Amino acid sequence: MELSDKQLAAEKAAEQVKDGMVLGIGSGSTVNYMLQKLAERIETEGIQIKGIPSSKKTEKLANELGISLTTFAEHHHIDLAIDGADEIDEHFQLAKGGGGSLVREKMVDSHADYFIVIAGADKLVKRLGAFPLPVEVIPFGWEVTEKKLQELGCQTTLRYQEEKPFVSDNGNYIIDCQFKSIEEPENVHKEIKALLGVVETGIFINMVNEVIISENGKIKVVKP
Ligand SMILES: O=C[C@H](O)[C@H](O)[C@H](O)COP(=O)(O)O
Repeated sequence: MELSDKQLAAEKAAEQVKDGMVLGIGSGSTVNYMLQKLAERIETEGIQIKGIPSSKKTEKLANELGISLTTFAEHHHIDLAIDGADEIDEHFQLAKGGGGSLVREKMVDSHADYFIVIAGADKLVKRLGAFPLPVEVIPFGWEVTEKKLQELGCQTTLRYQEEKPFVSDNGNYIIDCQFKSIEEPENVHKEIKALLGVVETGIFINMVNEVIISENGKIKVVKP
């Protein structure tokens, strides 16, 4: 069976995990492939790692695959983080949170010595913004937070799941913000983050050390 591009990128990243590492584990379908490959390596090569998962879904899959997990309470330091993305722009800035895990992902990815992003080439964009930007907000007064977001020039949608507002692992809501395009991601992030009620945005600025991209079966490793 031919492997998909995201699977190829994910497997390549799994090869970079070294014995004894504390690994930050992102979330999403691409990361799930990385976890499967990592579980294989643990089984066949006997490497030992401890993972800090960035979502309950990742935690569940890691447990099912027998990958040892730890927490920030035990380890204040992450050697390597591997995560997917919804968009990667030409300056290596990211939009994340399509699966609603952006807050924990940002915690995990930003506390790593080295952060690798894995994706198929379909995630590469010139500018962020075609993918509606996820913003995590506290449920209390989300309606007024949404108004403030709209005043920044985007169309907003409260994320739903099974006919109820989607609730993040932190007990919050996600408002997806459709901008025409995001010219200056850092400024947009700062403006949104300054709003009362906002917990975090899905814009990840200046965090990436390496991107592993696969396009039509060909893997490319790019560094900022
Ligand atoms: O909240 C979810 C994350 O930011 C994911 O890493 C992102 O949505 C990419 O997911 P996937 O690998 O499924 O495309």
